[in-house]
Amino acid sequence: MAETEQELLERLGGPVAVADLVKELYERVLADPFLAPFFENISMDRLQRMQYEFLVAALDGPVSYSGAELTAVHQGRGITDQHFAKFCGHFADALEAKGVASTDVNLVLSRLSMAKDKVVGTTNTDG
Ligand code: HEM
Repeated sequence: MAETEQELLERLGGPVAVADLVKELYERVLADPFLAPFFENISMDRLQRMQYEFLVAALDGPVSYSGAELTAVHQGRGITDQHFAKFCGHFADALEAKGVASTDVNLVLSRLSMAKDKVVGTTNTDG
């Protein structure tokens, strides 16, 4: 299992490719009117650096995540299931645009889905 993850990160092109991917992801997110408002007045430099660390660490790579706890970062922002799904859709598109195989796209997305409960608010959705 750990070996499979290591191979996955390698297949993606290693940490350097992840940095590139993160850049591509947020270009897509910021170009999406449904998601862009969340990122107004946010330091995108820091966010992309932290997202890079988070992802490499989540893929069992040689980087430790030094950012804030994900629940604390996202709670109270009104992020819904739909926002999360759209964000993941952009992630999948960014991976595909880099030529990542669809089986690997799915593996990465299943890793990301583990963070869903921390990102999507439970107290301030529509109801
Ligand atoms: C699997 C999905 C996601 C992951 C892994 C993730 C991860 C992260 C990370 C690592 C940070 C940086 C924390 C830090 O600066 O210490 C961050 C910040 C942020 N995220 Fe997410 N995120 C996800 C989805 C989303 C979604 C769907 C939204 C909104 C639609 C969102 C909005 C934000 C915002 C606004 C910040 C900046 C907070 C600030 O600097 O004050 N995130 N996220």
